[in-house]
Amino acid sequence: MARRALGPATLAAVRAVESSLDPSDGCLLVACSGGPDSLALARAVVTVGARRTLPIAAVVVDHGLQQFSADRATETATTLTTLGFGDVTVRTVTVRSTGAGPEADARLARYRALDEAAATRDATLLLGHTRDDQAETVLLGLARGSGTRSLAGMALRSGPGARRLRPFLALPRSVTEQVCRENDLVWWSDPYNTDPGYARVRVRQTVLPTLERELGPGIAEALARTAVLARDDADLLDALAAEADPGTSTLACQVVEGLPPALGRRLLGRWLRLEHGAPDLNAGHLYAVEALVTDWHGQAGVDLPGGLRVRRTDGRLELVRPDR
Ligand SMILES: Nc1ncnc2c1ncn2[C@@H]1O[C@H](COP(=O)(O)OP(=O)(O)OP(=O)(O)O)[C@@H](O)[C@H]1O
Repeated sequence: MARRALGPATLAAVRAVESSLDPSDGCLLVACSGGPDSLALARAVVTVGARRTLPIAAVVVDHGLQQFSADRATETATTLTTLGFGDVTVRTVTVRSTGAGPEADARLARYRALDEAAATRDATLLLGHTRDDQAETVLLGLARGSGTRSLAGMALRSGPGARRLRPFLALPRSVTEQVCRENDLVWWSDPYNTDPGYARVRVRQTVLPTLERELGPGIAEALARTAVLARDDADLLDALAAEADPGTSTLACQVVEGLPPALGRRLLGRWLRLEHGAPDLNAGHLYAVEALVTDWHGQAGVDLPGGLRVRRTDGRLELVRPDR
């Protein structure tokens, strides 16, 4: 790539990546869809890799769900090579139906491929989520009636081994598009990103602009700040719930009853996750299990995904498999 002075948006993007890195980060692997956010991320990573003499790589996932998706993945890979990435891989995945919906199924397959690519290189996986994505996530959580963990949105670092990194979480989406313009990068617009059939798209196209208009500017920034504050609160409550956890395979209702509701509910969630082993429990499951403690009138039990049931016997909660 020809050397030229970095534009203001590119400088802001480079700074965002640099300030998000830890000394333990080695190879920087960019997950690039060909959209403006991850292309801007790739551009910033080229500069950061050169400045810090860190190896850089990029991975493009082809979900195979849209016509010409393979061509688009190849075009994106070519753009990345032109940008200065020597190591670019296209990973074609098979999206299997889990019953959670096509979007969730695609995400599952994508993250599996991305995490694998990162593990193979012992790399940090960089994702292009922006402040606007974070604001949308917080609003969607709020609308679902979720608690602080959900309002905490996406974490700067997450995933297996905390390998996933989102350096642009505090950067507005408008900056990423400006980065692409400053560097003559042509991005691909995913038709799903404008399909009002998706709640996230309606939040992006209608809800957030309406809030900006009616309540004043800075809503996305405020929601992103809410995420940071909610994360701190949720982390503290989770730590307190871990301290209160007796670590037994059955859980005495008395232990839960003795705690404030915010902690008791968390302890139940923790016990279910650790015993149940899967993160696919929703708030409805949790409230129903909580009622076995706080509103006990001899209920039969609560059915959970995976053929499990929680029942209360002699003042203790236990997990059983009624079909075995
Ligand atoms: N097909 C893909 N291949 C590789 N990485 C992806 C792919 N799809 C998404 N990602 C990664 O996940 C991030 C968030 O994805 P999401 O679908 O929310 O946004 P997007 O519309 O693809 O955004 P972007 O403008 O970054 O491409 C992207 O910025 C990118 O880092």
